[in-house]
Amino acid sequence: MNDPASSPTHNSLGSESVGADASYAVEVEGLSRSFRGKVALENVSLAVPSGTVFGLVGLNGAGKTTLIRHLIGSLAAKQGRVRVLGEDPVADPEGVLKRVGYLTEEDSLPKWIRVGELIDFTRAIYPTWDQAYATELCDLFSLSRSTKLSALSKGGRARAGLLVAIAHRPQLLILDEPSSGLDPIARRDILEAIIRTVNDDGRTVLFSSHLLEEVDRVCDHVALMHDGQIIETTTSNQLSSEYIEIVCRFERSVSAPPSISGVFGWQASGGEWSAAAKLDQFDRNAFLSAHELIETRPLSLERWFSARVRPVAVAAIEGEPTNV
Ligand SMILES: Nc1ncnc2c1ncn2[C@@H]1O[C@H](COP(=O)(O)OP(=O)(O)OP(=O)(O)O)[C@@H](O)[C@H]1O
Repeated sequence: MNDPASSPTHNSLGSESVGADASYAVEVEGLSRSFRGKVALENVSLAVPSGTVFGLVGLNGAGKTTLIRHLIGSLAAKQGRVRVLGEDPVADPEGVLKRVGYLTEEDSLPKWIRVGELIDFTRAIYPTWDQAYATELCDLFSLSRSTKLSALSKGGRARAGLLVAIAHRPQLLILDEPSSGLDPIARRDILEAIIRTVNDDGRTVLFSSHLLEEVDRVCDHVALMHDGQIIETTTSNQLSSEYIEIVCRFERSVSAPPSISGVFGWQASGGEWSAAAKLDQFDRNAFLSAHELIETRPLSLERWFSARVRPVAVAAIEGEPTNV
């Protein structure tokens, strides 16, 4: 776990200025992108500190894959600036990609190829390929060199993709929704072990996922994307030291959630209401004088996420409380 005090990724990272610096594996500044007039990325700035496991979370269509496609050079920055391991991935694709491992959610490997051929083909591309590690991963993933990818399950192909993404021991491993093809056992036992192994070596992992529980377990930094923007970046330390979840009860007659300093993301559950609160802005005494506080508890990543992206359920407040 990184010390947030020494980390450059404080909240509202979007406004942080970045320069080419080896202490960041990824630097993005002012990146915008539209497809046929529809905004996919809007003025995105992001700095991923080297040696971290950095989670990128967001709802479907938030812009995660579009951002990642700029990092691997499959999209050129039309507006803004992108540096990966200090280099421009479009100007120097070879220099960047030989040091990067990438696994996408798409089941895109050629199905006619055998596992051994895939390994040999990929090995030829990467000067840092570690054949002993590749053999170890084959065993770990229960992959046989002679098996055709078409004969593997989707999860099997995802494991093959993971193998060739990491056997050259990349300085930066980018995983875009890697779990979608993996079964729960592979997710928990294999993916998490790989992420930790890569990171223990001092390498950086950028991990995009819908599965907040998974992100919570493996990531020490998290950026939240919403509608093409990075709306907040936090660390697990910051989440536990700077936020709480408050649980309270209101009269049924309230027509809108009260506006309380530092409190956001009201949700109803079983007659009780909960919200996230930023501790340095939360006036606990004022709150206690007006509301029946049931409890405060640590704010989970999932609750932080939903509090940031979900609108307040006013309709639910006016009537019978419901799960929102
Ligand atoms: N090649 C493209 N052409 C047109 N629109 C695109 C293209 N790529 C992305 N978009 C649009 O850009 C927006 C962001 O998409 P993106 O795939 O980056 O989101 P995401 O956060 O990765 O979503 P998901 O989690 O569903 O993969 C969406 O509205 C998407 O429809």
